[in-house]
Amino acid sequence: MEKQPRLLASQLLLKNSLFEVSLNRVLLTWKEIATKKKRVSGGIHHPFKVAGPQSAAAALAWIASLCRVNWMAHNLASEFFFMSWLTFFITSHGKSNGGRFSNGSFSCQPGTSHGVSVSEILAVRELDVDSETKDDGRWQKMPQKSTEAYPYAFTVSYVERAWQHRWRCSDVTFHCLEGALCQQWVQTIREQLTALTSRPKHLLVYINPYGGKQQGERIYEQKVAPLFTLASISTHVIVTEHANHARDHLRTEAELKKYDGVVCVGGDGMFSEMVHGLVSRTQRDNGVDQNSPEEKLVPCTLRIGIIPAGSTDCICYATVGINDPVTSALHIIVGDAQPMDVCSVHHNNTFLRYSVSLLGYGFYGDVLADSERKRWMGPARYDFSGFKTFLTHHYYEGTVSFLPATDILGTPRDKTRCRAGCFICQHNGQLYSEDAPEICETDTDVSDSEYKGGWRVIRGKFLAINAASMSCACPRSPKGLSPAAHLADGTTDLILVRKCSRFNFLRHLLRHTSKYDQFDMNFVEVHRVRRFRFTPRYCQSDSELDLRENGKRLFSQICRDHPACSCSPAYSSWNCDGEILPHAAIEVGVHCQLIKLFARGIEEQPVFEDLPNPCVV
Ligand SMILES: Nc1ncnc2c1ncn2[C@@H]1O[C@H](COP(=O)(O)OP(=O)(O)OP(=O)(O)O)[C@@H](O)[C@H]1O
Repeated sequence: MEKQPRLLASQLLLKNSLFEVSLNRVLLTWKEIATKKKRVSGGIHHPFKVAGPQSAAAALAWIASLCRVNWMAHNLASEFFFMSWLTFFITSHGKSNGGRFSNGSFSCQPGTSHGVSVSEILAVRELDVDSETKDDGRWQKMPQKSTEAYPYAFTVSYVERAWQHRWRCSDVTFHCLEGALCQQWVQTIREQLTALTSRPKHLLVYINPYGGKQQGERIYEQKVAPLFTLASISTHVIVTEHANHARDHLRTEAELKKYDGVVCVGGDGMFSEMVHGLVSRTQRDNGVDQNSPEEKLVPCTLRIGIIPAGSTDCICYATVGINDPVTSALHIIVGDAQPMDVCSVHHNNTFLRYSVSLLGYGFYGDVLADSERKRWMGPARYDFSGFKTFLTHHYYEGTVSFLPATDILGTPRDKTRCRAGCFICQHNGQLYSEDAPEICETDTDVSDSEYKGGWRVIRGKFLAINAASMSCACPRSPKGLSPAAHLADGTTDLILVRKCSRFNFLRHLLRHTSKYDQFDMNFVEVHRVRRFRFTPRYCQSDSELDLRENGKRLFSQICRDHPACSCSPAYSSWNCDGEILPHAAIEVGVHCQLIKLFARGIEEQPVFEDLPNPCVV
């Protein structure tokens, strides 16, 4: 790392011990000065949880790894009870994390030297040492000696990494001999924070009071608002009054120029509202017609923050690694930016919906459609509908045509995973922004599998057709539908599960929870694509669509060419991020990095022994 010039360096008192405190543009470090009698008075308790004795950290890491082993063992055991995880296809699309102890990244020899990245300092403020001070969450009186000798103090609030991708706000208070020195420190740190232009200053916040356990307002007021105040972020808060309130407000009324970002407090449904509102508004403001599937959409400039307060919070899992409101608030404050691809779904040149995680036809569409009719059953409906749909074993005939993603890095069978600062997303994102190839038309007269003008066409009988724009991993399926899918590489992984026996389909489903490759089966194929279309073998009439959209069953449906049952349906529905689309024939285009989130992707968690040593940074 390039050596940064020092901005300030002083000997300051911290908890009755003298520290050499140093600041450059990148790091704030403090190192205990070795003296014969180390402590000025009284005992010292360490300001950082993760910087405790190494044995304690190692013990925690060991406990965490045990949890991980237990988790995996549980998953393997659950292979025999496959219904327990089938629900993830309709309820969750997030990523789980490894359950490993996280680094903290700023401690070398525990108890002596520490560092925090300037980009992760949240705030700095002068402290009145005569009054009571707050530290480590407990109120305590300043020790008399330090107050007398070092009567001026300032507190730095910063991000501390905890277990399982959690972030916490920690404070460290330094005491100075002179008031001028104290002010110099506060001013210099503030100047560095002001120079961080990616940090938001004004946010528009939407709270869904009915999401998840209906705790949205409480979560925001108690956990998030105080952090925004600490970081001097001003907010305009709207508590939604009905479904699509946030979407419509964003699309039409919101004065977006006044804000540096929009935040939703809720679950995946609220996030979807934000995406639809913001993307539609951006296209309208730029004169882009959303209805045309070939249209290149204009990326949104405002970032979206998610304060998780829903039932599943899968997008939060996928982009942060945990559904924790404080962690998400801190990612917003430090001004993180995670680009994300968005798929636009069309039917007959009409825009239907945007999708960021899963589009599923056949099995996954049927599970969702059935479970929606059984809402009265509560969460158990997912298990019930999953089991029922599996037994029904419907397949659907049709033609899938897709434009393979060429010249890109990465394949759906890679062992690497999309993580914070993903190189593949950066590389492919640049590739697609530079030269977006024109889409060639394909013929409709196709054989079983062939290429037409760059498009590949596959006709067949499918149990499931899935497009995973992210891995769709979650605690119930740690690998996800497509483990190597990327958040922002401009592609989606198209998974085709052809007609096979129930036993083989079960084997395929169970592989999502085991270490085996779910694509390594002769009836499963996976393609990384930029666009795709599906056309059912028989055209859906408008009246059929009307009936389905109205939620009515089509009893009069004629079984066409279906050997198993004389009344099995010819069409399934699409499961679009947990919402039902009644149209079977759709066209989907991936819009590379169309939106940005206040997140950074899931951070790799180095084992404790591999920690960087901030003393030598
Ligand atoms: N004031 C409101 N009254 C009724 N519904 C609302 C209101 N505000 C938002 N909604 C709708 O509630 C739906 C569900 O909300 P949300 O996604 O926040 O929670 P959830 O469904 O419990 O979580 P998840 O989507 O993660 O499972 C959203 O689709 C949204 O459109």
